[in-house]
Amino acid sequence: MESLAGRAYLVTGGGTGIGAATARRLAALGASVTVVGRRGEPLDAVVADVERQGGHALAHPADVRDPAAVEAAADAALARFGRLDGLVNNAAGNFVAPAERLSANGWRAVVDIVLNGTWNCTSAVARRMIEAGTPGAIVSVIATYAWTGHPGTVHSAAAKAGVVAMTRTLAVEWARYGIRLNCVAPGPTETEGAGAALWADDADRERVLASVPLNRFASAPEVGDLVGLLLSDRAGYVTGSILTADGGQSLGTQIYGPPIADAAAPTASAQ
Ligand SMILES: CCCCCCCCC/C=C/C(=O)SCCNC(=O)CCNC(=O)[C@H](O)C(C)(C)COP(=O)(O)OP(=O)(O)OC[C@H]1O[C@@H](n2cnc3c(N)ncnc32)[C@H](O)[C@@H]1OP(=O)(O)O
Ligand SMILES: NC(=O)C1=CN([C@@H]2O[C@H](COP(=O)(O)OP(=O)(O)OC[C@H]3O[C@@H](n4cnc5c(N)ncnc54)[C@H](OP(=O)(O)O)[C@@H]3O)[C@@H](O)[C@H]2O)C=CC1
Repeated sequence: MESLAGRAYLVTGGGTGIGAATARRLAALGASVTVVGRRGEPLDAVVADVERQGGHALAHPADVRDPAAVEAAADAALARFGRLDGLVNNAAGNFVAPAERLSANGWRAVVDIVLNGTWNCTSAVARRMIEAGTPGAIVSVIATYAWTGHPGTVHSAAAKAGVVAMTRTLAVEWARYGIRLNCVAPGPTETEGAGAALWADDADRERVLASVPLNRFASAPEVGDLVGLLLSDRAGYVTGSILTADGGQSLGTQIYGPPIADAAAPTASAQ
């Protein structure tokens, strides 16, 4: 993988799951990372981990829904590392709820974190890169239901679709500054947060697994790898794109042949 040595990135939701794996990956590639989330403890643990490996990281607790807190996080990253080369919009909130029972507050909580939070961070980091005259890259972690839709997740699906529109709009608008914006759309990924929110019992877990042609969950580090790839110069001509890594889930399940659960192939395992 291409080195990110000397670069500095801000990763939201960087204390757990995909965000933590991404922060570790970027640090292993030589980048300095500022991890942002509401709880300080998981952020501190990631920083300690990165520093044990000889990397550089900073924990900055903040709620991405609060524009002033996000501005302060971007300032802290700049003050500590002297530059900002990009951002990973990974923070999210989610739960499964039938749309007719979703309260105004439930809708607002998820849309505020996923869509408004992504805007707050994107705007704060990009304005600083534009001001410094340095190019950079922004990757947002979305989900395939941004374009397929998915019953029970109307708040998250609508918000993630908004992030796709934001990404495509700004990819064109900020190309003149050398800022690339892309999305990664993982399929079901083994994390505590998603497990609790989306497949809390064995039956749901089995149902989700049966919908994935590759017949396994993604791992957080393999999603982090893809984020690293899109941030790197290897992806220097890629902007406004979505990299889907969902084991084929969004293509739909087969009609003919044996059930997916009977057809797990050795090539389908994580590297
Ligand atoms: C499926 C496809 C698979 C297959 C496809 C796989 C692709 C998956 C793609 C995406 C995966 C993810 O995003 S996984 C990320 C999961 N991680 C997380 O969710 C971690 C962060 N979560 C959170 O912070 C919370 O869960 C969240 C509710 C979102 C925000 O917390 P807040 O403290 O801001 O808000 P709260 O005050 O607690 O709640 C706000 C309102 O939401 C309501 N609310 C909260 N949980 C609720 C629930 N389970 N059901 C109904 N309503 C709920 C509350 O009652 C409140 O409304 P009132 O009572 O009316 O006031
Ligand atoms: N796991 C999966 O199957 C899939 C996940 N995704 C996406 O991947 C991303 C990561 O999810 P995953 O790692 O699974 O789940 P996690 O629950 O581990 O990650 C969510 C992170 O966001 C942070 N966060 C939540 N709300 C806020 C907020 N208001 N301000 C700042 N930080 C916040 C949380 O930290 P804290 O609570 O401390 O604030 C947490 O670190 C999300 O965007 C999700 O939608 C997409 C497809 C599939």
